[in-house]
Amino acid sequence: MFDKIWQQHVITGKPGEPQLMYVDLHLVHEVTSPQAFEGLRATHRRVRRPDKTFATMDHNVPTEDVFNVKDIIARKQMQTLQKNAAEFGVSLASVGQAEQGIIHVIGPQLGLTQPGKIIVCGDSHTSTHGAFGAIAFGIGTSEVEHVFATQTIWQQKPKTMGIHIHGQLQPGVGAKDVIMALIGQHGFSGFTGYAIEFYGDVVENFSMAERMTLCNMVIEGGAKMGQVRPDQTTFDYLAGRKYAPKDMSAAIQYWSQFYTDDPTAYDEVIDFDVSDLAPYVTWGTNPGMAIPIDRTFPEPKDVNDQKAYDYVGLKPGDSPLDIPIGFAFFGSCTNGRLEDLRKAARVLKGQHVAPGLTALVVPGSMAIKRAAEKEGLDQIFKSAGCDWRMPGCSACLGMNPDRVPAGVHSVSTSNRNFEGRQGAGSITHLASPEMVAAAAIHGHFVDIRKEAIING
Ligand SMILES: CC(C)[C@H](C(=O)O)[C@@H](O)C(=O)O
Ligand code: SF4
Repeated sequence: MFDKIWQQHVITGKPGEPQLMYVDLHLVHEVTSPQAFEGLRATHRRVRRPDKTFATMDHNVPTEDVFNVKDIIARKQMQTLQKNAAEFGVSLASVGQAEQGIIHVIGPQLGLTQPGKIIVCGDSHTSTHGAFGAIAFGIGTSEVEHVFATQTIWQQKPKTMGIHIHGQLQPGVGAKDVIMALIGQHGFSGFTGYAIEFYGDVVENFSMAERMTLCNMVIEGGAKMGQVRPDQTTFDYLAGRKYAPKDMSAAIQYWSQFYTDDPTAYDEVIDFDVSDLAPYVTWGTNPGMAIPIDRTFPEPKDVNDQKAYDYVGLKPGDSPLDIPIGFAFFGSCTNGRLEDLRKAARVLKGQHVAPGLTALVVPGSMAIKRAAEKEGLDQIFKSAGCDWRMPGCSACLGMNPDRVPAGVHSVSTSNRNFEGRQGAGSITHLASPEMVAAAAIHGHFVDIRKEAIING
């Protein structure tokens, strides 16, 4: 599948060397675009294909009052994108508008993300879009400028890896646990240099939201791209969306060519039986520092592990069940979709978060917010003592007012647990929406498989 899409997009360059690739969709946000637009302006160039470019604001957005941007840099970046989009004729889903949201959430939602496309964005989690059978990867700001000007990008073809996921997931264990386990077992650079294709019955049975969670986090294992073969689930998801093809049967015929004919042709294959998989949580300061909930923290292997222990204030042999939790974050491009909010709400319904614990629920987009409110999820969260917010990256990273206080342990449905990621001195523990919900109730992690709501 990867090679088929790649071949269709090569403009020039020899195999084994960087090749010039055509870009079908360029997604843009306020943080990595200002210098790129500035570069165009300085050299009197235009955006070559505004019709293949789409922008939104997400990282800097204050989720309590989206129009009240107190931080000077944040405000400048948002105003600059507004101005640049108007000047260069790029569609922008701005704050407060119906289509605004996290770029990796709205691309699929608007039907911009489609099988067979090459999709880029100045953001590492662009891998998310590969869930539709696209080649999607993050680029740097100078590359953003190159794509603006030419609608092309130089790229060296990566090696391919097939990850065969099969077996029967236990109730309460899902896509987030699968990808966290893969990264926990192979390390945060274990997949470096590869484009991954996930396949097998587990992946086939996953919803688009679950496939996106899987592909979203491949970058945390070092891979720039992750993919899932497009199938009926993909086509059903896209049908009727704003920018999806009007003639779906022609589109489906075209998209159906994108599959891997020969599973032995991957450069590398990993076999993953998920039948015994337990929910995963991170203890340290990168997503590779992850363990099943029913284990204790490992002995440090190297100085990085020791440094992580020093930062998080935990020690080998401790149990994740004993971490004192003061903050819970539901949201991000990993787990800020409607299905994720439903999973969290199911656990939180009729319950209350632990005394003194702050819980933020941040839908991934305005559309998700509206849909969630229509089903009453906001009421469930509010009754449980959570804050129900406007869409944005929020507490996934400290580029806006939503921050975890220093020294506080946070459970988070996001994708990175780096030092200070959720605010200076914050300590992040990544987990699935259900696990974060249960941890918020108890004030410490629990094994969701043992909770009555999941266990029946
Ligand atoms: C700000 C942006 C460049 C960054 C990324 O590329 O991923 C952010 O989205 C993140 O998640 O750390
Ligand atoms: S939600 Fe988090 S990971 Fe996703 S784009 Fe925003 S900051 Fe990056």
